[in-house]
Amino acid sequence: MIVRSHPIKTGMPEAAAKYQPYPQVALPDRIWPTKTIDKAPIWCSVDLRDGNQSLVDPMGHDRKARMFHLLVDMGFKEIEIGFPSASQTDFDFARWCVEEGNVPADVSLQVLVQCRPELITRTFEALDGAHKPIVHFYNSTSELQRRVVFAKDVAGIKQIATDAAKMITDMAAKVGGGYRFEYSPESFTGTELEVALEICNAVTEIVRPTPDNKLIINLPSTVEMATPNVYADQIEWMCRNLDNRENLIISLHPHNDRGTGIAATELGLMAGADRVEGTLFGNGERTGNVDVVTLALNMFTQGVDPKLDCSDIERIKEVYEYSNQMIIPERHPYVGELVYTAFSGSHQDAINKGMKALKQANKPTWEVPYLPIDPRDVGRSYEAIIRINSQSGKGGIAYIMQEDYGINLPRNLQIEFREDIQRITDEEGKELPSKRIHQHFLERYVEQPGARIKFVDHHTYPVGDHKGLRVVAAEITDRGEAKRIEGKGTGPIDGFINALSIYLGVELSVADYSEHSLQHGSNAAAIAYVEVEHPGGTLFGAGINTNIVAASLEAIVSAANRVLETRGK
Ligand SMILES: CC(=O)SCCNC(=O)CCNC(=O)[C@H](O)C(C)(C)COP(=O)(O)OP(=O)(O)OC[C@H]1O[C@@H](n2cnc3c(N)ncnc32)[C@H](O)[C@@H]1OP(=O)(O)O
Ligand SMILES: CC(C)C(=O)C(=O)O
Ligand SMILES: [Mg+2]
Repeated sequence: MIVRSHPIKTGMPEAAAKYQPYPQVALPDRIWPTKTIDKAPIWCSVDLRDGNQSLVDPMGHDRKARMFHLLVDMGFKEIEIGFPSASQTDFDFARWCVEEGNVPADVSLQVLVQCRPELITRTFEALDGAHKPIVHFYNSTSELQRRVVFAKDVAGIKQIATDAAKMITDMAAKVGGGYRFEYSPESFTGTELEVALEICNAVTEIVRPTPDNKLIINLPSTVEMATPNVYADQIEWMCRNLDNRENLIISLHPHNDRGTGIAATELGLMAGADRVEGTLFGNGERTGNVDVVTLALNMFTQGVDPKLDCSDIERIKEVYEYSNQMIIPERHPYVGELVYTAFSGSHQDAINKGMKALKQANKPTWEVPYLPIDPRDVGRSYEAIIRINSQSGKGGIAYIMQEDYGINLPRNLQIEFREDIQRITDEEGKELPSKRIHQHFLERYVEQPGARIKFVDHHTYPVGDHKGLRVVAAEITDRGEAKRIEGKGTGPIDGFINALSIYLGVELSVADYSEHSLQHGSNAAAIAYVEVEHPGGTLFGAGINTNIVAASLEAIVSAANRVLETRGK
């Protein structure tokens, strides 16, 4: 036993004292907890802007273009393509989208800009000729940023927003309209609600949105600072109090600093938001933007069409990894390499039974334990749903033998074979691939390379006038030497086991027998399983042959060899 000389410190009380609790929202009559999400929001991808600005090496043209095509194919109708006034790459990409991007008529390009005149002018140059683009302007409104970044009071910060709103709407009007607008009180979650409301209302008053050209008010959780219910309260409060609500689209833009971006977004939608900005698999500043694929598939699991096509999740993953030059972890919801895989025995058993029940029931609804969605709905196969290691059980092994090789092991053989596999996985301490499990089965039960007895052939003939009784004469080899053995029984199995018992001097009988075909077609092979009782217990053997009787007799020989092994013969 190790005895510590110092007591273990519990917690970190001194450091915790540096932080303040986030204030609750006074909204005792909140109604969002009573709501459910029953339709998809308007989706806006910010991969090419917020996602891009967080990368070690931001995207060049090729990486952006590939991502852009994917986003269009997935069905995004609003795509923030960059911050064109910030870099030549983003400017050129905006021009490429407008001139060569083949942007469908129902897709709006969106660009971000700060509330600074020279940047706004450049932004309009970038969008010249675009169809219904969205100019997204923002300024920080939080108490902290007002104080330490801008050194301005609320009026000063509001002025930044309203000046920009005026300039942007004037410039759009000058070129004959056709623009849409979005305003973000950036760092909204660090802004007092009354201040955010005042600034948003001031912007709305200038933009003068209409039913045909609504203003997007984006309420970002720029930094996620509190539990998701607090964000939902903030959204419901804003939805209730904003002027001209009917001509506004309320948008969420959650980040994931506390790891609850998904929950915050879902509760925000319940609280009345219409739109979500996020990125594929949640790339973005720090711990990321909210992951729109997970959001969409969460809706999907509730029977709601997410209006985003995630049916080829491997392509989405591939483009994500190429364009962002990042790897998706194995446990990432819906897409990770391991998220449809069970290694543990009881999960495998339940999945195995669930899959069988689903096939038999032939119902349109999905219900398989431990698999919240059908992997095929996102283009994944059933191949990896069960993998074998030392945590696995007989159900998982049986599933692999059935699915990968069409071998339907009888229950008692599953128990026997599992012990064998468990020995190997414990010894090796690693996953045992399906191919090796199959190989091991063939070696142990069918091919038996070093075994003493081999079956060669047999024939039967009647025993005088004894009705129903036949003699089975079989050729076998014993340690390579040809032998002819004989026994009596009601059929070939019965007679053959009698012949072997006499020849080996060991009392053998059949405790269980089953068989099934292995492939379809005229020269289909069959597999036979025989559980043989012997003085020390029972043991299984298996045989594979195009002739079912031969397969059965081979199975008996296989079991007999295993009996001999236990007796050291
Ligand atoms: C939460 C978000 O994701 S916001 C988006 C952030 N994304 C990016 O910043 C990526 C692209 N940005 C850039 O390439 C650069 O920051 C640029 C080109 C936009 C600006 O570069 P620079 O002019 O060199 O400015 P820099 O960013 O260092 O400084 C910001 C200045 O703009 C002011 N500012 C910052 N944001 C805003 C805003 N939204 N509106 C008005 N002024 C702003 C700051 O107060 C600061 O003013 P100061 O010079 O008087 O101190
Ligand atoms: C520009 C804004 C919307 C942003 O990215 C954020 O606040 O996180
Ligand atoms: Mg952001």
